Amino acid sequence: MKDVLHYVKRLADYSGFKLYLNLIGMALIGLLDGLGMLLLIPMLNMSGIAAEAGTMHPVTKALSFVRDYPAAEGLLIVLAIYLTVSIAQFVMQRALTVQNINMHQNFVHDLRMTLYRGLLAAGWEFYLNRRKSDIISSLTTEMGRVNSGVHLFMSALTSGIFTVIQIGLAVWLSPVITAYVVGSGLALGLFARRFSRKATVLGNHTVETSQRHLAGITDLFGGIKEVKSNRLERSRLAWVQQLSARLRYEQEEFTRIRTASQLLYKIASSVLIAAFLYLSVVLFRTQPGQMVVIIVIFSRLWPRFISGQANMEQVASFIPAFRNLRALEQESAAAAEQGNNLREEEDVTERLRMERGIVCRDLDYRYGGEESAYALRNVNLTIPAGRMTAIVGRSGAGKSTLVDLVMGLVKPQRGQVLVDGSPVTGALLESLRQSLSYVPQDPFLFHATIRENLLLVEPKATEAQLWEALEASSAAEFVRRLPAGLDTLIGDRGVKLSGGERQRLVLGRALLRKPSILVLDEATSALDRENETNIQQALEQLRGRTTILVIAHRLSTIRNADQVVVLERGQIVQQGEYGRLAGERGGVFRQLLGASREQGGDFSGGERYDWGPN
Ligand SMILES: Nc1ncnc2c1ncn2[C@@H]1O[C@H](COP(=O)(O)OP(=O)(O)OP(=O)(O)O)[C@@H](O)[C@H]1O
Repeated sequence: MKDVLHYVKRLADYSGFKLYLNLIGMALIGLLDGLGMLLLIPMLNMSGIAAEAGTMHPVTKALSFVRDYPAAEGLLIVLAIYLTVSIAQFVMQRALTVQNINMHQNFVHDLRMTLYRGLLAAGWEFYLNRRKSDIISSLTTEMGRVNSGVHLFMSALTSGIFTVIQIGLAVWLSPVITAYVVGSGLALGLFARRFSRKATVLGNHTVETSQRHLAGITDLFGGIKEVKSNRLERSRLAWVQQLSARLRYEQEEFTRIRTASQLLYKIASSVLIAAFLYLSVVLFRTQPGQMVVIIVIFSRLWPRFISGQANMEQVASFIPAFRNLRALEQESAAAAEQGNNLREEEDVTERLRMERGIVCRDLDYRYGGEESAYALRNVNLTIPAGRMTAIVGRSGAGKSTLVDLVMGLVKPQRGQVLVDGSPVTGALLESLRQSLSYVPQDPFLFHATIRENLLLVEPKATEAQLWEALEASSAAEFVRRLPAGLDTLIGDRGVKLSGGERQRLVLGRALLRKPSILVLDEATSALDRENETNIQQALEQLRGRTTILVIAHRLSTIRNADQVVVLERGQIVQQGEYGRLAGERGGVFRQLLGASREQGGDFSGGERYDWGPN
């Protein structure tokens, strides 16, 4: 429950005085409503339906001036007061409902923004161990539950205030009968706690099942091509069927719990009303007018009480969602990258003007805890500014990890990354990222036009600049051939383009930013030789201006690199010029060159080096 209270407190913090105004308004409405009902006593009296005998009720006394008028006029006056009180109550109720929604929507907006800001400001490591679909589930389903949970809680609270006032009036009319009804209600409420506990347990299962569902469908449709081509439809369908049955069962179970508690309340309320009537008439000898009012009060309170109880059961079933969302907020806040708080409207980060270069000093990195293997071990490396550094090595050697460390995406457990001698943290990390373009193996393209995809990184780029970048990445020709040119819609993640076209487009986008540091992680793996040569020439043009870091399996792409760094099991085993490394007999690079040549990946050194056994 403390997670629910945390969000309710946040609602109170966001809303400030509005919330208190709302609660006071609710109390006033409760009073007006009660007053309207009390007016029933003189109305019943004056109309002769239930004449008061003996002592006069205070309300009748207060309206005794009406007795000076003829009966019909007197009744009209009482009815006019009744109508005024009722209309005032309805108008206030509407104003409060509107304000309530306004408060709630502000809360939702703020909650959403805080969460998104936190997630976007969190470092890359935060995402390494999380299922993306769990995050999506939190941002959609769980956030929805938290919002309605807070809403339900607030409704229960306002109902509570209303109830207290109404009970106060009932006490005034007949303390004994009220004590009887309230006592029975509390006993029922205590008994109902077991339903709330059951609802919480079920809520836990539901969160888990819906997370599994979302994760499964994300994978299913992400890999739909593999599903279709490998005839996995049937197995996927079986999986959905199993999960759907689980979802169905949980929903039914929740309805079972809910209806059981409702049934109990309804039966109990009928029994209580019957007993109440009997006791009022036979034992307490209540005045008819007062009795009618008490019946009216309780007949209106019971449904409120029952629905309030049902709301609290629903809130209880949402508790796991509250807990998850809060954990996500706390964990993403704890994983915030230094300086990256995304609070400013505009990005004022200055571009980096790197003079000397990047130095990796004594770097160690492991993905897991102490027991896990080192992905990088004792790495010392200088990446000179304005030059091209190539990182090569077998699959799993640690190339991408090294690049992630250089980009400041992950922090080494030991050692430092320095830019021009300063550690990459805080403002320097921000300006490093601001000046860097990264092209991954599996580039990201939006379901939008080519133009929109390009402008994403450089919103102010002119038409000429767009084409210049596309020319440099060898993409201009195919874009020109498309019927809508730059305005062609490229489909989900660029599905309407070939792998090579996608890579060239993303490379163009990276160049459009005119980065001081360009990082290419297998960025040209899908290109044919002609396009690859063109891109190499374009990269040549950047020499002296841009620091280029390339990861490549196809070694032909790094022929022109100023230095080649060879990684093997997380350690640098060779480093130097392409030609020199290729000549080192027994070296890993030479073995890699041999493998690359066999795969037809190298077309540079075939004649220059001796490929004989090492
Ligand atoms: N998110 C991760 N969690 C745990 N281990 C990881 C993670 N990413 C990589 N590793 C491990 O770290 C080591 C280095 O991986 P890395 O991706 O840096 O290699 P790589 O040289 O880039 O490989 P490839 O050429 O296949 O892309 C590997 O043993 C890999 O299994």
